[in-house]
Amino acid sequence: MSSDLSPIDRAKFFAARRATDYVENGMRVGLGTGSTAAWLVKCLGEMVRDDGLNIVGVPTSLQTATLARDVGITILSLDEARWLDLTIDGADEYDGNLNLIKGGGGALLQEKIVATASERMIVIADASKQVDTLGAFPLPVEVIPFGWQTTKTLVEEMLIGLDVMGRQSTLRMNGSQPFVTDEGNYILDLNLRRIGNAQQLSLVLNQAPGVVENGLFVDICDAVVIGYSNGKVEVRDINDGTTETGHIEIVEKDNLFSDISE
Ligand SMILES: O=C(CO)[C@H](O)[C@H](O)COP(=O)(O)O
Repeated sequence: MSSDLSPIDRAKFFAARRATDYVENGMRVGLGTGSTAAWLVKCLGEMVRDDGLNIVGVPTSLQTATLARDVGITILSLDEARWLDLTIDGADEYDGNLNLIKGGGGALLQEKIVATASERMIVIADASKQVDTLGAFPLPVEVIPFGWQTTKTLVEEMLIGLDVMGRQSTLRMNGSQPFVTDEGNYILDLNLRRIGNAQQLSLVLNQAPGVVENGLFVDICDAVVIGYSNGKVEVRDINDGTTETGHIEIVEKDNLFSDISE
């Protein structure tokens, strides 16, 4: 591995590398979006190229689709694949029940559809994403552009009486223009600070006309692989309640993605 990587990137890489252990020949695999998921896609690309791994990937964004193609992974749309064996994706926050906040990269809609269509979802993350209670990370809510300011006001009003600490939302920007998702929508980032009941909040938000989806993933994630910069990896499985700790050793070789052994 390149020694230029920051500790956080090393941690993300190790999480991604460990998660490839769950990928088997013949699987249809949902490919997440973001910097941690990008490591996964690169590791899988290497396994396709060097080890003859035979998988199809279903990307959760245009960005991931481009990367997957570049590293030689055969990709299908979700409509072509229909159901997936496994999705591996990053997260902005995960709590002790493996409920998540996602959408920091703006791909929450496709990510949620793909994860829900999967037999199993595994989150890969560094330890900084772990929280006791969700909500410090602003919750992304995807809304259609038509009437977004009305939707914003409505969403803030719908939060009254719910178990959250803040109600302010901001339109996500890309320079001077609104950030536009792959589906052509906008994103409101909700500064809730603390989310007491993620399931209730998710249901309420999705009732607002104009809201397409929110970044809360409740009861979707099965396991989290947590990477540390020193090569330590921890796997927590919510279904069987196990936690497994291991270590990935680095062996110096030329290729950035071929230099890992466990
Ligand atoms: O939900 C996401 C994109 O919509 C990402 O998975 C999330 O933002 C984590 O990103 P990163 O791995 O870069 O920290």
